[in-house]
Amino acid sequence: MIPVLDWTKAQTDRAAFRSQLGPAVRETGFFLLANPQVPHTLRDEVFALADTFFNQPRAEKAKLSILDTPHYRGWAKPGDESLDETRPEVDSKETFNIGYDLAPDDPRVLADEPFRGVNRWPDIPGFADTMLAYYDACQTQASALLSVMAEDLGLPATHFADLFTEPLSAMRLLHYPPASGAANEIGAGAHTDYGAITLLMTDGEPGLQVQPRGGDWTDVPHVPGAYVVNIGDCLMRWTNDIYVSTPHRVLPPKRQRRSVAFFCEANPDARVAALPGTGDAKYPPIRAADYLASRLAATYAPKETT
Ligand SMILES: O=C(O)CCC(=O)C(=O)O
Ligand SMILES: [Fe+2]
Repeated sequence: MIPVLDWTKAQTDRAAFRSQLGPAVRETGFFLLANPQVPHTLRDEVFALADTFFNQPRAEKAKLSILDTPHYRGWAKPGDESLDETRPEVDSKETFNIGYDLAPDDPRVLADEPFRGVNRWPDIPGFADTMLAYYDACQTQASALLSVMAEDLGLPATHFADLFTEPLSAMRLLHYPPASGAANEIGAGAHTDYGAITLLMTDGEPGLQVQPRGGDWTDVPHVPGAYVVNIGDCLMRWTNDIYVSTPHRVLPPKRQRRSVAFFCEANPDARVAALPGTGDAKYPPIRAADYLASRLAATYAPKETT
């Protein structure tokens, strides 16, 4: 149902890897990527530091509340963010968001450009360095996947290379408390991702489900060490709907659940317009930053109920 692709094959037999990737991104929009190039040790360190962060007292985490800045960085407590805009329930998860890292005196930060803020860090030794190393490693992995996708679309492998150099990409640590048993509880509401591609690692606790077009909600299997990779709405639009972004959600888990998502996004000024060879454009061109802004505004809009 959800295909498993082996990244080592992309090195040894790129054409074979590409021929598996093509149907996966067109039909399911989700696949598992076994043997990714992001080192295991780094992934383990990210999970360990995420635990250290989330285990802190609430008051400590609240010092870094995502609601205090316009740049979507920091801690979102349960209820701050709801991924399903159509339902009254809020998500039970808490998250910590990290963006493209810039110095406080960077001209883009001083000019207050959208999404160009400084990262906010907890007082935990090694936290910032490890998270930024992971961010870079995921961006490199995602860009390598995008180059295979470009070929799959009949474009040069380098087609996207210059468009993901100072990206809007964000990484997010997620922590889901065990199910409380409350009616209509949801870990993360049904949604599609906003960006180009998402790389997700989880701790193996079940809960993630996808809803392929015309199909029922289906559990995403856990393959230890593999990433769950999915297409986001921006790449779907860019490919003129040839690639599909697929709704997914997280049910309240039995035990606490942890995951780390890396949302690969283009540079703010990247022009998202139907790629050559994809037919008559279904959507007008848009800057990647404008597209993202329109999607995020709805996610953080307060809901009436709690
Ligand atoms: O935690 C997960 O497994 C998925 C999270 C997710 O879909 C998201 O944050 O967009
Ligand atoms: Fe998602």
